[in-house]
Amino acid sequence: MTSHGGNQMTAKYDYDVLYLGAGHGTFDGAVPLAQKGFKIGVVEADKMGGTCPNWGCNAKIALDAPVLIRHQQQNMSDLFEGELPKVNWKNNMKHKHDVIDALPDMIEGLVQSVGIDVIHGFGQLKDSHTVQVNGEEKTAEKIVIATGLHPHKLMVDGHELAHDSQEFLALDELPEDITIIGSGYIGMEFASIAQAAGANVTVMMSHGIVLRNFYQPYVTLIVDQMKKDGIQFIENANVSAFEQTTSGYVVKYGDNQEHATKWILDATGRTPNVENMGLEEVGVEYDQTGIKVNGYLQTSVDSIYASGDVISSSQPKLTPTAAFESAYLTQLFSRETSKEIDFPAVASVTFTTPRIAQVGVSVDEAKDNPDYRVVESDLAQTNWYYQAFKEPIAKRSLVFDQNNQLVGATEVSQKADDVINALVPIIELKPTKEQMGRMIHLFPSIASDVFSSL
Ligand SMILES: Cc1cc2nc3c(=O)[nH]c(=O)nc-3n(C[C@H](O)[C@H](O)[C@H](O)COP(=O)(O)OP(=O)(O)OC[C@H]3O[C@@H](n4cnc5c(N)ncnc54)[C@H](O)[C@@H]3O)c2cc1C
Ligand SMILES: NC(=O)c1ccc[n+]([C@@H]2O[C@H](COP(=O)([O-])OP(=O)(O)OC[C@H]3O[C@@H](n4cnc5c(N)ncnc54)[C@H](O)[C@@H]3O)[C@@H](O)[C@H]2O)c1
Repeated sequence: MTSHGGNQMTAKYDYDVLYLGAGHGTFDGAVPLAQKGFKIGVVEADKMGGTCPNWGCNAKIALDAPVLIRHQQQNMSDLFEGELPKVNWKNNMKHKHDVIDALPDMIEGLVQSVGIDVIHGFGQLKDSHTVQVNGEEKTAEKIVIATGLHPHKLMVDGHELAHDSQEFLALDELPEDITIIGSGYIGMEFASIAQAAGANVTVMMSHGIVLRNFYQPYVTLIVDQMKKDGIQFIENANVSAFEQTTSGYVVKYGDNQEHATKWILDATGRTPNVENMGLEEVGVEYDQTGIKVNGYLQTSVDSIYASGDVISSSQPKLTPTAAFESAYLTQLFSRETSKEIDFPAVASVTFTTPRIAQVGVSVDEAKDNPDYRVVESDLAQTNWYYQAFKEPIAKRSLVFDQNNQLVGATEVSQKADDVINALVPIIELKPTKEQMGRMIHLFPSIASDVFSSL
């Protein structure tokens, strides 16, 4: 077996490990590795921290925070007086800046505090141990490619008229009418945020499928709620062109149909950052799904590894996955493990209102499989705790194996993210009945509610 570990830096190399990219695929692992005495360099072409803090999770959730509260207030409207307030876009955008603008400097400070060299610039591989950045060559015993993804562009006529998620998250003014192409994570989350701040929102779908990785009967409940809120969905849109008009834009779709709008968001997916990095020249294999790696996250070149979203893999492309991979490489390089990466069940959530979240064996996998038993609850109808918050849509499906061990869970509700988080240790650590009995939770709380259902 190839040896992956060790910090045998010789005068030959500038670094033990040099990372390309400074997102979660890098810093969650690079910081502890530096603390163990490894000499580490990080090359970042844009903002420290990468997508998640600057143009992803943190930025989005700061904008979504008042949206969630507005929906909660909407659900309890008969308990309040006066009109339901809209989210004030300008103030909300300022709130987002207040929350996230300091993060890149904070992350850079953290990384430097453990002795990591940060090199700002675009890195290109020159050979299996060398990266060129800002015209200088930096060498390393091992290189980790953690360059993430960028927004996919729908290559139709007028594609340059459409905007991407990064531009949406930086809009100073909210357009009065937004058309979103794509009904995945970004399309659905941003539709919810824009609608709550008063925009007319239309979501154009390539087929009839929304959030294809989630349990469709629950996704339908979210779509129905979003339609009630005024969001329009156009199925099988087959978008063919974007055109500018005197009053805005037109999206051409279907059989010569046209949809007028003021702003177009292309949310048709994300593509690996693999271009102009010297991958072909050095022999790192990749395709349009990302960089190919083996079970040690090692690429086709022995000294080059990959981490995070840029990897071609079936794991969900999420921050916790990137952080897990990065932490695995730390263990591998410091010889704490010599085993292949072993992923636990990775939880995922879409931050619409209501949210949908899941972990482990899905309801679809379990339904026709005699090894599993699915227990579904309509919490909005039967559960006093959800009724206290007047949640109109709240359903949970728990999947048990033949030993009555919980192996999967899916929930649609405004508390779905917290519920699924509470179940992660049960699925991963499989506590005994006795151990379960010793877990005392706050009451009333979502954790005590969830545990009483197991
Ligand atoms: C709008 C949006 C919302 C999201 N919301 C969530 C969420 O709620 N929860 C969740 O878990 N995940 C979410 N994600 C996904 C999450 O952001 C990613 O999974 C995570 O950021 C991946 O980390 P990474 O380090 O692999 O890549 P990134 O964070 O993308 O970092 C890669 C870095 O590499 C740099 N880079 C690229 N090429 C080079 C080069 N040649 N040289 C030097 N640097 C280079 C880039 O500038 C970038 O900073 C969201 C993503 C988006 C776009
Ligand atoms: N809550 C979260 O964890 C979260 C939130 C946002 C983004 N993310 C991450 O970012 C990634 C990218 O998100 P995304 O929403 O861009 O991708 P996605 O893959 O979730 O969705 C892309 C959508 O575009 C649609 N599409 C593709 N071509 C189309 C066309 N020609 N016309 C109309 N629709 C078309 C697809 O059918 C799909 O619905 C996600 O996979 C996820 O890894 C995660």
